[in-house]
Amino acid sequence: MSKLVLVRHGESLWNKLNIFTGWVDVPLSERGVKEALEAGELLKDYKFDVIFTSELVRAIQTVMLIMSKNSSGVPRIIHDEGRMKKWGEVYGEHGKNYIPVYKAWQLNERYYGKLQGWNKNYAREVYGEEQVLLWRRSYDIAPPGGESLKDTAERTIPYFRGKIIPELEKGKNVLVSAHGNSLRSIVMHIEGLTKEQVLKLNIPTGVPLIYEYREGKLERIGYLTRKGFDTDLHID
Ligand SMILES: O=C(O)[C@@H](CO)OP(=O)(O)O
Repeated sequence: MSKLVLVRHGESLWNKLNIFTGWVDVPLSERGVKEALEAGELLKDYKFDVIFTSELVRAIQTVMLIMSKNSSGVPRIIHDEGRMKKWGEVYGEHGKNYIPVYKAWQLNERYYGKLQGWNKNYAREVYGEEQVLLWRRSYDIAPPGGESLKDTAERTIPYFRGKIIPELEKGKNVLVSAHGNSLRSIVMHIEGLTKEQVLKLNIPTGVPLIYEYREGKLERIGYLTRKGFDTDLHID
């Protein structure tokens, strides 16, 4: 039996300022750093064999802060090409003693198009509360020039099935660091949520969501909190 741990990055500087972020590459806020360290503390005895992160710095920071508390091994970013790949090779015994970290644009946040950089309250004033809620949480309504959750799922799910599930099948424990909406699309897929349910699904920042992979199926264990497992997905 292997484990899948999904984590949404800690609060970013733009989460804090209530600004649509999408693919804008902004870092964690101080609170986000604390959230990531706290997630690391809760996961400190988990053994990870492979790590996947989006290419955005807030997800990479989160996973590295988590791993700074973890004793499974040293995380090492695997680069695909060019000098980064060649000159990053490891020789000798430490060539084996690391946890590979794969960065994938497919796990990036939903592309928010023309809304990137807009304050969410300002967007509500201009377009109305209901329209903005549909852009943020509906399944198939895309924000202007951006991706709907369905569009996001068209890149996250093939990656999840093609790269992440095979690791679980090999019996590996997997950590995935990604974003509010890219994770909503993955959780929708795992849990078989309807469009109506996903509208109400909000994944909290920095709280690990744990699954166990058994006989081809992912079984939810729950959110790992300081008080133990919260088995509810909180679709309210
Ligand atoms: O700004 C964003 O990119 C996302 C995630 O933080 O926002 P929302 O929660 O509105 O989808």
